[in-house]
Amino acid sequence: MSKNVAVIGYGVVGSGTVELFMKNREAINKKIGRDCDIKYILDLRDFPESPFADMIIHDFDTILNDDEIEVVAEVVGGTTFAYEYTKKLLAKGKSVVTSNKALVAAYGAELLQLAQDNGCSYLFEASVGGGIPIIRPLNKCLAGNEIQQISGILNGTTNFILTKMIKDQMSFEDALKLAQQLGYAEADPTADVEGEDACRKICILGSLVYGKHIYPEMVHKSGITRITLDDVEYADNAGYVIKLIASVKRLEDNSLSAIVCPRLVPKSNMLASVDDVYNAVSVTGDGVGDVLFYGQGAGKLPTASAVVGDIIDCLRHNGRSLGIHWEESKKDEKFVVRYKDINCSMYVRLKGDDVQALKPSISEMFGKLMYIERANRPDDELAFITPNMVESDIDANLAILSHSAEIASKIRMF
Ligand SMILES: NC(=O)C1=CN([C@@H]2O[C@H](COP(=O)(O)OP(=O)(O)OC[C@H]3O[C@@H](n4cnc5c(N)ncnc54)[C@H](OP(=O)(O)O)[C@@H]3O)[C@@H](O)[C@H]2O)C=CC1
Ligand SMILES: N[C@@H](CC=O)C(=O)O
Repeated sequence: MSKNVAVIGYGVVGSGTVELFMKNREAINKKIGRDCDIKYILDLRDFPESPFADMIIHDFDTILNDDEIEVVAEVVGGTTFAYEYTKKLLAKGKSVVTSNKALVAAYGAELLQLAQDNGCSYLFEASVGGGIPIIRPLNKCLAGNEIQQISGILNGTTNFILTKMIKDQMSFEDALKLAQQLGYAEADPTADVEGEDACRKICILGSLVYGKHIYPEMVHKSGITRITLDDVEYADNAGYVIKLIASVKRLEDNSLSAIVCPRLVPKSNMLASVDDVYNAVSVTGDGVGDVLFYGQGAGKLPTASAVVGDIIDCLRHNGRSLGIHWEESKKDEKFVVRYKDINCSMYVRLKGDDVQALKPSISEMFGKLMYIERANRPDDELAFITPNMVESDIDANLAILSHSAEIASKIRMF
């Protein structure tokens, strides 16, 4: 029996990882082909109530200097300790598996290179889509395709909040509180609700398929905090639901468009019925066509499922680097195009005393547009969907309208 696994961070994901591994250990060992076990759990605190309390340690060097440890699950989060620990472990030839998308999005190219140089692996299946297998399928099963685009719902917390707002008329604040209690949200939930978490995830997927590090700073993001129940009602009446969508697309000149923002998704689209903590990722390849991946995007055991899968893969291939790689890039490189230069169509809601009188000017500006309604619409409100235009042109028109009315909402169409 080798006690060759360590877990760093005994929070939501870390405790799930230990629980799942220990529960299925016998079957897991058959899959690995030898007897393996968890030796250490590193955390700041003690967990006297835990059945695994005797494995808790507080000194990172115990793991680093133990030659029996082959694989470490970094499920501590953040880019400070996690970065230092991961570098030291990989430099010693110990494989690291992680759910930490902040770290992969910030330092993925460097850490993958370090793993390759030291004959070990850096795996991060749990970093995107929680329990959904997406990294391995893109890196292996779909490797024969040129991936043309990836888009989807990549944040469980915001999808949970939007579902509660849409289906139960729950307030944003109450839905967020519930998502935090369920262990879905980040330590600082601003990352979820402002689109940063989904941005990190689309950067990881984009880097993987385009072979070059896409930094979150290169990608425009907006979150769900400005969405109101009025917008939800307009969308519903017009046949749409509002979802936070992350996407990356290869353009004809090989540059990329990438963006994270709420969108009005037609109810007929499969993404429209992805609810609660579920995520879905749609991938389009030049051979396979469209493929959809669906499952729980956050939470203790779904995320642990992906972490444990990576641990098993590393233990099966100890001493080998499992071949994920993308090139480093510079943060000021311009291969992701300016989002304002991309064509889109926009839902707009205006507020103002004389807003109805603006209709002729609005029609003149936008040409063919669609006004939408909701029950008991107040007289000082007007909502419409613009035709497909370059976004900066839509903004220029809205800037003119803003002299006469407030631009209460502006949400891209899917
Ligand atoms: N929750 C989820 O559904 C998902 C989370 N993730 C990612 O997984 C990672 C972990 O998330 P989650 O489990 O929710 O976070 P938690 O905050 O629940 O767990 C982190 C644990 O690490 C401990 N810790 C903090 N600093 C150190 C340190 N220096 N050394 C050892 N332990 C430390 C924390 O202790 P203390 O509480 O005392 O600070 C806490 O027990 C994050 O990167 C997150 O983004 C990915 C997918 C899903
Ligand atoms: N906070 C994240 C956790 C999983 O990545 C989310 O809600 O999706």
